[in-house]
Amino acid sequence: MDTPSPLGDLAGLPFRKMNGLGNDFVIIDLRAHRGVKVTEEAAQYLGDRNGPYGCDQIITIEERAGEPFMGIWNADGSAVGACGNATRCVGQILMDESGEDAVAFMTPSGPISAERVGSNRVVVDMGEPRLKWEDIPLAEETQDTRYVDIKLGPIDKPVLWGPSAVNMGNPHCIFFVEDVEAQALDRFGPMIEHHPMFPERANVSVAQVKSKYEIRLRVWERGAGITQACGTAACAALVAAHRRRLTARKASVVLDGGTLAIEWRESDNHVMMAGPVAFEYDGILE
Ligand SMILES: N[C@H](CCC[C@H](N)C(=O)O)C(=O)O
Repeated sequence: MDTPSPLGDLAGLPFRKMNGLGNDFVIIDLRAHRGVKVTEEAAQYLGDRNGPYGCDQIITIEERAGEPFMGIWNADGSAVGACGNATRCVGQILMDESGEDAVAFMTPSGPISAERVGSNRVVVDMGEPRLKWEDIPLAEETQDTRYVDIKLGPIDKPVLWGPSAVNMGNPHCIFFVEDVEAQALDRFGPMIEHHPMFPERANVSVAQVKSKYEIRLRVWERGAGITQACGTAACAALVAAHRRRLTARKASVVLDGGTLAIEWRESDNHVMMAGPVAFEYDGILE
């Protein structure tokens, strides 16, 4: 008897492979397949770079309450609330379908709006940052989330102590350092991701402030490891840097895979993220 496919009900469905600055996604349109679910096993199989697919996140386009909804899973199979780079890709798919240059859709952490700002370039309103300790969430009451008191054993010296915490629909811990290249992020990223201070784990960034208008950022993503880019981390780092008066409200965030333009708007407290989207290929899940 054939062993059942880890894809479950997803087997046979078309998918689109896209990326945002190299942060890559398997995107599956489930709007015509109500009731089909992404299981943890299917997400892990699709995220596995030693398997036939491989990606940082698995993304669905669904319809809920008559409007588009974007589902998000990390490569480790965990379902999460936000994914900035994928939001630009989903926005582009929906705008290409409608022929419009703007679109709104829902995500697990709230509504998102996207606008085309040139060919293969999209700006997304990522909403308001959550800055209270209980909204990150942190395990201990912390009056000032600009400086989280994480007690750690020996760790790489260049790390400037007291990381900031910001939630952009997902939890972020940002260490400000003198040299991002000098950090063994592959070693202390997982330590912080799984640190007891973060009951829902955390995405972990090292940020080097190059000027009031530029941040160099590297990211260990919760559930995916080091990625080429992380849109919500870029938003979180800009918010954290401005809160510590290290940058203006608008800056370029330079990730391994390229640059995002981030603005924490004073007028409505929303964080705007502009960047490229890239189509890779279409395929069938089998
Ligand atoms: N790893 C993240 C989800 C993907 C975020 C990232 N790919 C982005 O572009 O924001 C988390 O567990 O919250």
